[in-house]
Formats: sequence, C-alpha cells, structure tokens
Amino acid sequence: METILSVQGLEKSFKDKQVLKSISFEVKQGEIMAILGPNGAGKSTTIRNIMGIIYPDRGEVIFHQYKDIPRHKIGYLPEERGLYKNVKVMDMLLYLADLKDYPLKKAKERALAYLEKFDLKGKENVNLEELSKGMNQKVQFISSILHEPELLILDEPFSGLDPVSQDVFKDEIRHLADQGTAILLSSHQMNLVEEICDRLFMIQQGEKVIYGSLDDVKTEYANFKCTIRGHNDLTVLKQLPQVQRIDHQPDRAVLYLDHDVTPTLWLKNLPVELHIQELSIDRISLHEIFVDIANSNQSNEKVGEQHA
Ligand SMILES: Nc1ncnc2c1ncn2[C@@H]1O[C@H](COP(=O)(O)OP(=O)(O)OP(=O)(O)O)[C@@H](O)[C@H]1O
Repeated sequence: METILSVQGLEKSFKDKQVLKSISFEVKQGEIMAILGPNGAGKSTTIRNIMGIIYPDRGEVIFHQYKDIPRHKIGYLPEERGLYKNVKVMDMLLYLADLKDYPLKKAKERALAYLEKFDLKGKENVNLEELSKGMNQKVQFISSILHEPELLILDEPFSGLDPVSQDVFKDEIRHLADQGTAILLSSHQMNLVEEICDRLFMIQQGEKVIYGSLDDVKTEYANFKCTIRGHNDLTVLKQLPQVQRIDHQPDRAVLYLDHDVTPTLWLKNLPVELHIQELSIDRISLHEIFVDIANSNQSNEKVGEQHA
C-alpha cells in the first residue's frame, strides 16, 4: 500500500527539555497506525508537529512526496475537545466542510447520514453547547471525516465515550480504513487499539520503543501466559520450569512463561498433582506488553540515574 504520511527524524525541545528524539514512522493507505505511550511520552507533540500547529527543531513531515501538507486532505480530531458553543450542529459541520472546499450539498447529505449513524438524528439544529460532552465529541469526529480526508489523525478518539459509543467509533474507524483512508490514532485504551490497529508505534520519553505490525509486535514481545484456576501453593508453582513471573491468588494463578516456550511441550511437564479446574494458554495482551515495557524502561532509567 502507498505511503501517505512519512514522519522522518522529528526532534523537538521545549526550553531545555527534549521531548521528541528522532521520531520516524509511516502511515500507509488503508491502515490504522496507533501511536501509544504513557502520559507525557510525546504523542500529542508528535501529532501537533504533523499538523503544523508547532514546528519541529529537526526532521520532516512528508505527505505523499510533498512537504506542504494539504489541509483539505487531512481530517484531525484534536485532544482538546469542544468546538464553537453558540452555533448549530449542522451550521458548524457545513462551515468546516466549506473551509476544506468540500461541496456543500454533499457535505449536508453526509452530515445527516453520520448524525443518524452516531445516534444524533434530529440534532442538526441544536446548539453545540446544549449537547453532552460525548455528543460534542461525536460531532467533532464527524467534522473530521465529513470531507473524505485521505489521512485521518485522531488524538485520543475514545476518551470520554461510553462503551456503546466507543464501539460505534471503532467500527467507523475500521470502515474508513477499509475504504482506503490512512489513519493515525493515539489512545490509552489498549483493548480497543488491539482490536483495530494494523501497526503500532510506541513512544516513551520522546523515543521509539516499539514499531511494527501488531502481529510482529505480539510475536516479538508477547510471551505466552498460562492461567490456572484451582487451589495451588505458590511454592509448587514456583518449581515449574520456564516461568518468569507468577500472579498468585488462592484459587487462581497466572504464570508468565519464558519467551522461547513451546506451549505444547511446556504443558507436558506439568505435575499430575496440580489442582486444575480450568487451564488456558494465551499470548499476553497489548496492555500487558505496554505495562511491561513502561515499567522496565522506568527501572532502567532509575538504574541509570543511580549510576550517573
Ligand atoms: N507547549 C509546551 N511547553 C512545554 N512543554 C510541553 C509543551 N507541550 C508539551 N510539553 C511537554 O512535552 C512532553 C510530551 O507531552 P505530550 O502532550 O506530547 O505527551 P502525550 O504523550 O500526548 O501525553 P498524554 O498521554 O498525557 O496526553 C511532556 O513532558 C509535556 O510536559
């Protein structure tokens, strides 16, 4: 698939603090690329650089082969929510579509269809300030996609939404990607990211820690875990081979297995006296990979600080 956005070696400092350190990634046509990282990692700063809201100290943002990003081909949902207040929903949607040179008749048809899809049918003449926070977010999301952008950038699109609305957003984002839109999204909701993203870029303290397809990342970082429901002593579980870490509760244990474990061979070594009501083997989730990497980088940093 064609590369739509290419971010090359972005560096950015605020005063003497460097918050982006050589950030490079691409977003291709028809893919959902997630940018992940703990609070303060640099996700929004990266997105603001791409959108030209702030400028990098070094590095480039390239759209197709061009350095000038055509605004009408991009849709953007910023982290800051809230558009205009004393304006009617449809007026605001059409105003923003017009700014992107999108035909008004088509914009109105699409707006009505999207309002219905997002459970806002009949709200077109309501003032934005009369809508709830989640409703406002839906309208803002509609405004970011109404003009059929080639590249859609969503900063925390799921935050503040109820589970039903999250699903509607998730389905629409996937649908847009399937139709060819290149999508870059940042999110803390790992379960949703895991469900919809094709590739991911994880950033920590302004630096890349993971970049690749969800499948590759899982193969590289997601060890297997074995969950056993049953009453087993921790001392017994600790004797099992190739176990990195155990989360133990009286009636349940999760055993995080070494990286090179072949589950079928490992299962053969389980002692017969183990109490098993249920047993399952799964790859660890993106959430667990994220927490592991965030924790290990933090402890490396503390070690570094102690040696400095
Ligand atoms: N305008 C600014 N002036 C000074 N420092 C800033 C500015 N904007 C961001 N920062 C700093 O840059 C770092 C990265 O912030 P950024 O908002 O990009 O993080 P984030 O990954 O989006 O975090 P979150 O998940 O909390 O939204 C933080 O240390 C933040 O304090």
